[in-house]
Amino acid sequence: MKLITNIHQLLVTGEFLKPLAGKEMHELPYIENAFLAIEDGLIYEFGKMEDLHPLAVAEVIDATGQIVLPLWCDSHTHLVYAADREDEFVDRIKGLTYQEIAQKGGGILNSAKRLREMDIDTLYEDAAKRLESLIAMGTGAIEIKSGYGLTVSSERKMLEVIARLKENFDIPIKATLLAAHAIPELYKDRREDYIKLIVEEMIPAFAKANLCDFIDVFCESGYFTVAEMETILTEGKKHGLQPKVHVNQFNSIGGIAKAVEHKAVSVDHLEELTEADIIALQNGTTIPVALPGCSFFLGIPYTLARKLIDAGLPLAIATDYNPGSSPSGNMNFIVSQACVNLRLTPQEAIAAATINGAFAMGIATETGSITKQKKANIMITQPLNSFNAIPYRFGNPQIDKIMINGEFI
Ligand SMILES: N=CN[C@@H](CCC(=O)O)C(=O)O
Ligand SMILES: [Zn+2]
Repeated sequence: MKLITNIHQLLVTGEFLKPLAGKEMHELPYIENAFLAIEDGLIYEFGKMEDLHPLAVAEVIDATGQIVLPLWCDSHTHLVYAADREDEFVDRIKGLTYQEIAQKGGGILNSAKRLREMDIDTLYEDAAKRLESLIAMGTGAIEIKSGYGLTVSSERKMLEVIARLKENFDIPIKATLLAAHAIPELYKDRREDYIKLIVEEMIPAFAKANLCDFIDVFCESGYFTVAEMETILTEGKKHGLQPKVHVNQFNSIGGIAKAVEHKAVSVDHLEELTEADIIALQNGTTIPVALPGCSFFLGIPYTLARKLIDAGLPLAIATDYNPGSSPSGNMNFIVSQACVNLRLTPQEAIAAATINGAFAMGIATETGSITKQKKANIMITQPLNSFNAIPYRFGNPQIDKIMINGEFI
């Protein structure tokens, strides 16, 4: 057994049967001057130092002045991709919009072209390198989408890369089929045939091969309509894939209400939000996910996260790591951004990046909090005055140690 003692603040402690919502997010449970015992890769016990009783301990780690919290749960990424798109970044600096770049063949179609040309081993090696660097920055669970293939074989290739990551990495990884990310060039005048391809070929085959856990659609003007989203989600659910969807990035077109009706696990982006969208969320169990890295990088509005939490809703935050709209997977920066640009308190931001992120990818029974029998996937910060310093000291490396399944890496 490993025992961490004298922990200045131990965050996200207790049992969580549903995501923290509304005021609960700011009331994030934590223990001051705490201990944490770990056995067989799992959290064995925790509590106040004064309640520590004799345990059969093999290794003691003194964490005086340090903060211990669950590793970040990044519930929305596009980690598998073939190439960066920094030319588009420069085009945007010069004044083109994300949508204008997409219309002239850049954007998702550009990534799809590059991915189709890349062999699976290189694609895997690049993704594995990215994932290693994210883990070193405190990410301990991740969702990864397909969506840069847009053909049966290339979507499969992406999902197979994710399956290999699942095999070779010790952290929870969830795969999402996002074949409905953009209409491929070949189908631009017969989009219904592409929807048919997704529904009749991709979903049944990939679900049968156990290559994906969730189904996603980019529901947005110029991409997929609400009706098309519904067709795809309905078929996905028939094959056991729960929806997690891209909605309201640039326009509110009614996707949120329909996703809630389809019992989506999460609706992600929400840079544009109407009162009707908020009411729809209040009437369901779908978790809203904000992606502040995308707002930062594209210069689009930030999700009105304050409004969502003040309406009593839960919120998760994620990186949206991808080469087009958010080329960073650093959750520490996202947590700082959530405070600065979404106006979340540090407690709310930490809740959104840990336990709520775990709920947003359906893995909250195994990770995302300091709970007995959950995975010992934790970080120990450098000495800090309080957890407020975690988002406050933005961009500064402040993790001392990372533990995955009870082992320091
Ligand atoms: N908006 C849709 N998909 C990604 C961006 C994809 C890309 O530009 O490559 C996102 O979540 O932001
Ligand atoms: Zn995305």
